[in-house]
Amino acid sequence: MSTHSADSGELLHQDDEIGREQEYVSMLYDRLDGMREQAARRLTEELRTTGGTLQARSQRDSAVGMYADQVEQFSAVENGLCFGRLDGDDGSRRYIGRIGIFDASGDYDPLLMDWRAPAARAFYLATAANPQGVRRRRHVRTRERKVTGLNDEVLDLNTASPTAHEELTGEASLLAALNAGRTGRMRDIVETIQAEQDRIIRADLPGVLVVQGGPGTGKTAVALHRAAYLLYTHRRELSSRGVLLVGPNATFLRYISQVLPALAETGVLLRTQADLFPGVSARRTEPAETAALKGRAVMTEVLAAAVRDRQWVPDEPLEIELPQREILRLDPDVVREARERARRSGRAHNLARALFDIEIIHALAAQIAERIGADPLGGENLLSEADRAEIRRELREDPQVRAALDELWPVLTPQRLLADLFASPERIATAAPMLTDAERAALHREPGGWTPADVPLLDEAAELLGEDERAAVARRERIRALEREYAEGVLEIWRGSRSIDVEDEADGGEILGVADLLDADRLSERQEESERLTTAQRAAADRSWAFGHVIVDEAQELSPMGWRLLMRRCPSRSMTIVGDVAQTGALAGTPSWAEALEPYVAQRWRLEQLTVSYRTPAEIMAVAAHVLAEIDPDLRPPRSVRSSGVPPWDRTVDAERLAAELVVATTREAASLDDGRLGVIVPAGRVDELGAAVTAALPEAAVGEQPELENRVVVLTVGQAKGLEFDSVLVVDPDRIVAESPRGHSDLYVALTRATQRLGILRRTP
Ligand SMILES: Nc1ncnc2c1ncn2[C@@H]1O[C@H](COP(=O)(O)OP(=O)(O)OP(=O)(O)O)[C@@H](O)[C@H]1O
Repeated sequence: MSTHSADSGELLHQDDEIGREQEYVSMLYDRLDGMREQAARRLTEELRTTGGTLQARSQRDSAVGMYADQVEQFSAVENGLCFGRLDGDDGSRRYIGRIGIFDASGDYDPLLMDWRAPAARAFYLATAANPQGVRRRRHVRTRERKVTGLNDEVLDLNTASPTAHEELTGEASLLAALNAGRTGRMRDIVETIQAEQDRIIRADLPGVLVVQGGPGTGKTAVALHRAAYLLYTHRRELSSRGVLLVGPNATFLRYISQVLPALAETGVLLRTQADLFPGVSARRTEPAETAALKGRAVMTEVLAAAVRDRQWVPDEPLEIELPQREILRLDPDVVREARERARRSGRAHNLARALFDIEIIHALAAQIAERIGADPLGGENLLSEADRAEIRRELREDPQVRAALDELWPVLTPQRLLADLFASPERIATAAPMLTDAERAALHREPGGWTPADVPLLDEAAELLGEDERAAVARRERIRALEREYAEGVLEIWRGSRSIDVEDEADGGEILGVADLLDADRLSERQEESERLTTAQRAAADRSWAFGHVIVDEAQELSPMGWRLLMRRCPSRSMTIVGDVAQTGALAGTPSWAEALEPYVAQRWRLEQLTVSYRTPAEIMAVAAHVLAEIDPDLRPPRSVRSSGVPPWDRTVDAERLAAELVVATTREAASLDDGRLGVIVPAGRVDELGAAVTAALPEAAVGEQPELENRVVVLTVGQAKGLEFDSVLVVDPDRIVAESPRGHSDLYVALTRATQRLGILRRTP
């Protein structure tokens, strides 16, 4: 039987009421099907048409994009399409859902209101004390297309339930969501956004907004819903420039990857810092201290000096042999003078090379002119200006001259500059006199891949060097490759839409065999002539792309060099920065928002705080609070919204029995899960050994660089667990977690606050 509760005691005939809502919800799904069919049909029509003028083609391309997006969007909102209803004092009734649906047959009345529309806001804000014209708020629970339950709140102070928390909206639905088993993928919270979160989600677009909040206060959820809200409210502005969301690691991005699609938004580019330099995949690892050093602002000086070091002045005259064995001498003073002029231009290194060339060629041409044009009678040089120009042209094309120029002022890619610098203790010594010997030694390494901390350095180098033609060609190549990928992606969507249509056929629907009409090659061909590529894809391929809005999650982990890179991607400084300075794990991470932001926006940023932890039950937060006090006695943990009734356990075992006891504890905890997930958080230095012990006993357990979070048991380090959550968490060897890093207490605080229900701590004797 369906469940139904009326928080404020209003009695309803449950099944009748559910039946009535089912009728309405079914009608909405019929409309959704109709809209999807129509979009698919129009997409098919656009694709059948070929040729035409350039303008017709470009109009067609944007129509193809629009209809493909619509098909995708209408499929994405399938689950939980409608989740709420507001009954007004005036007798009005509004249904709230993931997208807006209008009655196309009548007066275009809203049948379903998009949760982001201003008129839907009361669903999140109305309280008994401030009902905002709302008499009743109803949460409609559905599974697939079936209504399974209703939760009503009557917003009347006289009838409000004395047990209801005044500050929570939709308390019953909220608690049901919080107590539900985890799946290994973050879910959206669109049905139960709380007032303090709503204020942040709907904050104005311009400016830098910092959202500080303890573990589990919904910062990530808020950041994602804000992205969806901004794209809805400022669609025109943001769809052309795009929105970038930066997260701390690839596992985290996978964890959150389904939230925006379920909100029908696919245009946000999700990236880690490691992926923010197009063409570079930074998977190499390095010691945390080296990464911290590379994150320091002093690296801007080191790189600037490294570039200057490549603008070389020889100690002795440089000899250049021309074809007729003629030898030209390039005097160090001449080179120095040319270098100064090129530097004074203020251009980036690769762009200033042209000026340097002009100066050197002039000097060499003057030598030749001197020799062959000298008037034996001692008069003026006999060469005309045309003769001199010809000499200069020949010199510019001469391989020996070019080789000399390349040696004196080489055109460099950021990768070349950095690889050469790190590979050479001499170059490091010249570029980094301000660092200690130990720091310089830490920078030295053989070429072979990039680390995440290298990425902001590559970006800085790219700024200092400027883009030369090779880089521009590489960028165009990347965009072309993406266009092919995009074509394949669109085809996938059509295939998806076809399978839906095939199902529909059983009901007498029409088959829209789009994929039968076009194959990938034909589609690629079309894309060749097409300029269309999603904004996010274009932006990903272009280092100099300026995003319309940038959202940074776990922003406390960013180093000063990381901030520089992000600020470059967002010259408008329209940003949402979410994080918790108490959870900073990276050694070069942010100890204070003011310090991190000051260089870019001075005092011009707004701070919002989230104070309620939705994830962590009070019993677990009490344990974590002790660790928080170690980080900073002035910090207060967030208030837990609920208790689980399960006290955390804490056991110490003999050091040599740790792995065996861990296996026992993991097996026991895994058995006590219903359909939820267990996270086993271990010291980074022991993840291989302890992970192997657990997987030997529980083969379903995931472990590795990017462990599969959908497995029931996942063994991972604190770095990997950042931002994630599990029903049950085992924290193993907390002393070692603390000892492993100068920010060890913050790491332990993160580890202890990952559970939604149960926490166990397994210690070892010293
Ligand atoms: N209004 C809400 N309704 C339902 N669930 C919510 C709500 N707010 C937060 N949650 C849930 O609480 C959990 C914690 O949210 P989230 O991961 O966004 O917190 P966080 O502040 O980013 O945490 P951390 O700093 O530890 O990474 C998630 O499961 C999220 O879905």
